[in-house]
Amino acid sequence: MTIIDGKMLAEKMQADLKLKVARLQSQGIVPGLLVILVGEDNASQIYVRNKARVADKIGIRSETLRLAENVSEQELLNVIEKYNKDDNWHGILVQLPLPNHINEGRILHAIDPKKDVDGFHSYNMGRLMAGNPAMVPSTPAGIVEMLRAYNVELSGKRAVVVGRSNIVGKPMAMMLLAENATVTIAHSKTENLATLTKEADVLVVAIGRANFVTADFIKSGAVVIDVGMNRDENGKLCGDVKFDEVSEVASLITPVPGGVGPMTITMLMEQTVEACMKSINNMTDDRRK
Ligand SMILES: Nc1nc2c(c(=O)[nH]1)N[C@@H](CN(C=O)c1ccc(C(=O)N[C@@H](CCC(=O)O)C(=O)O)cc1)CN2
Repeated sequence: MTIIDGKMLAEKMQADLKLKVARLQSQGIVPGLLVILVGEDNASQIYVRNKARVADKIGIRSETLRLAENVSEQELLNVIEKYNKDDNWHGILVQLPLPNHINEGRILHAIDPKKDVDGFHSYNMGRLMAGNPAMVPSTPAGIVEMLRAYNVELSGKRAVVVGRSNIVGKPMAMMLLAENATVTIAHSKTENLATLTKEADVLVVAIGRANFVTADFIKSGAVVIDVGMNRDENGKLCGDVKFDEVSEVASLITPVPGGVGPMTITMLMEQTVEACMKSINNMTDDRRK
């Protein structure tokens, strides 16, 4: 069994991105990422701090706009509108989850799809679905990168995604389909889940239940990707997969922490650089017209 080292892969990708950004900087161009955080959620505060740290490391200019928990939906929409119009910011993201009084779909839909570095806007979701992706969600994109880096064959293989969220499960299924895997989406209401997951050559688990997937869910030699981020009964960070026993059966497995998480932030940075480069090309094209 091999442990997929997401941290190491993320660091390598960040080093490559740093060189790309340095080339842009030498032309006077600095990619800009605006992160909007609403409220005081502890985990979200850690994630946005990590995004700012990685952006800084790569040379991306980032700013975190902190809004009060009770900010109105309209105020948040106004902020997004302001930054949509500001050419200094190539990427805009709103950290999730949002407080209950704010309609998440309406907020994500307000972000200019060209600046939607999270890939959550329905335009970008639609492009992914149509097989013509533009901006894509970072977590599944990071998983595809990991599978590539570890030479996991996907074409013709049976992939099962456990979880149907818009930010992981659904886009993950589309990306695996694009790699010619035969994909099944399962979820909390799926009957005989273990029977289904036992058929998977590649199993992606994003169900949000600590240590839920045990060895008897796994086909011998399967590749197991754990997207979970939970606390166990002792408050220790753990995934959705019971690592100790599943690693006895799997051929490749991601740990938590140090697996999918670091790749999520790295792919976000890659999309920010990409958004910046596209905006320059568009400006150049506009001048040519
Ligand atoms: N606007 C967004 N909101 C959320 C996203 C997202 O992609 N965009 N995903 C998650 C949170 N998230 C990024 O925002 C995220 C979660 C976890 C990690 C990570 O690196 N985890 C580490 C462990 C961290 C720890 O010690 O607590 C790991 O797995 O090694 C990165 C990003 C929901 N919201």
